[in-house]
Order: sequence, then structure tokens, then C-alpha cells
Amino acid sequence: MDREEAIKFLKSKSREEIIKYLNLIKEEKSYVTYSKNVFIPLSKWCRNRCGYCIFREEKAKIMKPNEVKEILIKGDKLGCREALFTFGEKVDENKEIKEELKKMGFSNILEYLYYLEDWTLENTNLLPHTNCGILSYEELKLLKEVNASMGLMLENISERLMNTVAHKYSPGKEPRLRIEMIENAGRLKIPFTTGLLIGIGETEEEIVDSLFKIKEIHDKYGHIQEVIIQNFRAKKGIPMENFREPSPLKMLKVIILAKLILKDISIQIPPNLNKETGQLFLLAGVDDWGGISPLTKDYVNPEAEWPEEEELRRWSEELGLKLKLRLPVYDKYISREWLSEKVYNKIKALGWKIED
Ligand SMILES: O=c1nc2n(C[C@H](O)[C@H](O)[C@H](O)CO)c3cc(O)ccc3cc-2c(=O)[nH]1
Ligand SMILES: C[C@H]1O[C@@H](n2cnc3c(N)ncnc32)[C@H](O)[C@@H]1O
Ligand code: MET
Ligand code: SF4
Repeated sequence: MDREEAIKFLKSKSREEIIKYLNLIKEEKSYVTYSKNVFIPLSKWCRNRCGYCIFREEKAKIMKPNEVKEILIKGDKLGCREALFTFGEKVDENKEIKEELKKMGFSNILEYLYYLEDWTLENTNLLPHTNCGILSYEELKLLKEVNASMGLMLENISERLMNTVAHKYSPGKEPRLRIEMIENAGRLKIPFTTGLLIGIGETEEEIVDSLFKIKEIHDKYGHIQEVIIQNFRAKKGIPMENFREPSPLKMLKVIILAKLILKDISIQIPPNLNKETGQLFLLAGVDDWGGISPLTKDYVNPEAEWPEEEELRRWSEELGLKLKLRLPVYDKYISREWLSEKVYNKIKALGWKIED
């Protein structure tokens, strides 16, 4: 599959073409994975203002250690294994937050995050995954010690979108910065999650170029464990509230392409954003349902409830696929090569069985 062929397919209106490419997806695997998590929105303030985001708040607020710990302890009791720290980008650029952190005894947000993630490893059976926007090489290096995996959505490789409602007020969505961070994570051997946001005004060419860029980075470092194909959801009150959501067919075609281009990388579809269509996407080779939570909502898409574990199981089993719990780090990355001593030992202490 090369660039031209991929673009042609994405633009094609032929039903036969779709069936032809679906037929190219050969699957030996017998399961679909998911993670059981708690979502910790440490702060909703953010230096960016993405046109599609409902998560961001102007209020300079930050979760207190006890609030966070309570969620972690409850999640642990419910059998969660992932602590998802997803929050605004560079929140300590906000003076009030910085002050608040100082009062709590931390000089910046990442020092506070490190403390909380270390506490998670010491006191619960959850493993941290951080997705908080742009981080430097040094910051990634530090956080690797206490994270099982980390993530950053590429969103799209398009520079052009930086001048549109999607990214015009979001310096952190500059594709060069995102690519640089994903590469730095590779240099540091951090198991990594990235993905595309579909339906934010991008062209077919830009989708294809984004997929090939991820493939190029992965060929160099081998650290991309999964790629999320996330469908834009219109919501009242966002600048992009009148944008059209991507059609199920568009999603299906992008998933097919992702699968054919990214090969050994797992393709993730958020099940709460694809309740009607998710099961059919399994036909196109979706490997993973991402994180669902028995405790916390999806703060990025608060209107979209998580399906129950049993529902995911039924969707999967109807297609002859077992539903299999995974950790925030995929089994193939569970080794001293990819994980810090601390995280590796924690996973061993959990008694996690790696079978393939
Ligand atoms: O609950 C969510 N989890 C999100 N996750 C987490 C994901 O569902 C899983 O927790 C990961 O597969 C890690 O195991 C993300 C992780 C990333 O690294 C990058 C982006 C996302 C986006 C979301 C999201 O919108 N909602
Ligand atoms: C955490 C990730 O959630 C995605 N995200 C942000 N806003 C929306 C929306 N309206 N619909 C779907 N996904 C969204 C972005 O890709 C972000 O990186
Ligand atoms: N703010 C970060 C980003 O967009 C984390 C996800 S959105 C809450 O990359
Ligand atoms: S999507 Fe992330 S970076 Fe963009 S405004 Fe929302 S919180 Fe900030």
C-alpha cells in the first residue's frame, strides 16, 4: 500500500473497492483487548484552545492529592489496572495553578504528577499512563520511571489546520512539536500511544500522510504500541459544534488503511464513541477497545457513556473474538528493555501472565 493507492481508496466511492481491501486484512489473532481504567483529569486548564474540545476550562483548578488518591483506591477495589492521567497542556503556565502547587510543596505540575504516579505504584495495583500534551525529552525521561506507557495524539500532521478553527489557538498542536515528542519517546524506549482525530477539517491526503508519518517513526524506534482512530464528536458549546461528524463509512475506510499501513501496531477505537458501529469495525481489523471505566466518565467526551464490560464481550464474541484485559502497556513491551525497573517489578508483583 503506497501513498497514492491509499489516497485513491479513501476518495473512492466504489463498494467493490471496500470489499477488496477488507479482504486484504488477514487476521490470525483470536482476541480483542481492552484496559480497565480510572480517568484522572488533574487540571482542566490548558494553554491551548482546540476548536473541538469541551474538556478545557478557564478556571485555574487542580485536583488535590486526596481527591486523586480516593479515585485510585476505589478503582483498585473495582479491579482497574490503569490510572489515566489526562489533562491540559503546560498547566503551570497559569500563575494561580503554579501558586497552588507551591502551597502543596511542588515546584511544578510534573513534580506533582510524578509524586502521584509514584504513589499509585506504591499503594495500588494500577499502572500510570500519562497523556498531557507536549513534554520535553527530559520531562519524558523523568516520567518514564513511573509510567507503564505514555501517549500523545498526533491528531493530524497538517500544518494547514494550524490556521483553522481546530488548531488556530493551540500552539501545542503544531505537528512538528508533536512529531518531535513522539520521536523522543522512541529514543527513550517508552511504549507509546498516539492517534488521529478524524473529522476536524482535514483532507484525505492529510489522513494518509499522518498514517505514513506514524509508520515512519515506528520503523525507526519500534515503540508505538497502538494508534487510536478517534472520531470527532460535535458537542454544544464548542467552536466546532456545527462540524459534521465523520460517517461510519469514512471511519471504516480509515481503519482499513491504518490496519494495512501500520501492520503490527494495534488499532484502537474508543467504544463509547462508536456504540452502533464499533462491532462492525472489528471486521476491518480493530484490535483494541481502549480504556473503559467502571468508576469515572470520559472527561473528553462526557456525554458518551462507557459500555459495560459485558457489552464489549458480547460485541467481540459474536465475531469469534475473545475479550482480553490488557495493561496500559501491551504484553509485547513488558520487559526490562522497555520499562523502568520500578514499573517492571510492579507488573511482576501483580502476577501478570504474559501469554500470546
Ligand atoms: O477515556 C479516554 N481515554 C483516552 N486515552 C486512553 C486510552 O483509552 C487507554 O487508556 C490507552 O489505550 C492506554 O492504555 C487516550 C490515551 C492517549 O495516550 C491519547 C489519547 C487518549 C484519548 C482518550 C480519551 O479521549 N478518552
Ligand atoms: C484526548 C484526545 O481526545 C480527542 N478529542 C478532543 N475533543 C474531542 C471531540 N470533540 N471528539 C472526539 N475526540 C476529541 C483529542 O484527540 C485529544 O487529543
Ligand atoms: N491536552 C492534551 C492534548 O490534547 C491531553 C488530551 S486533551 C484533554 O494533547
Ligand atoms: S484537546 Fe487537549 S490541548 Fe486541546 S484544548 Fe483540550 S485539553 Fe487543551
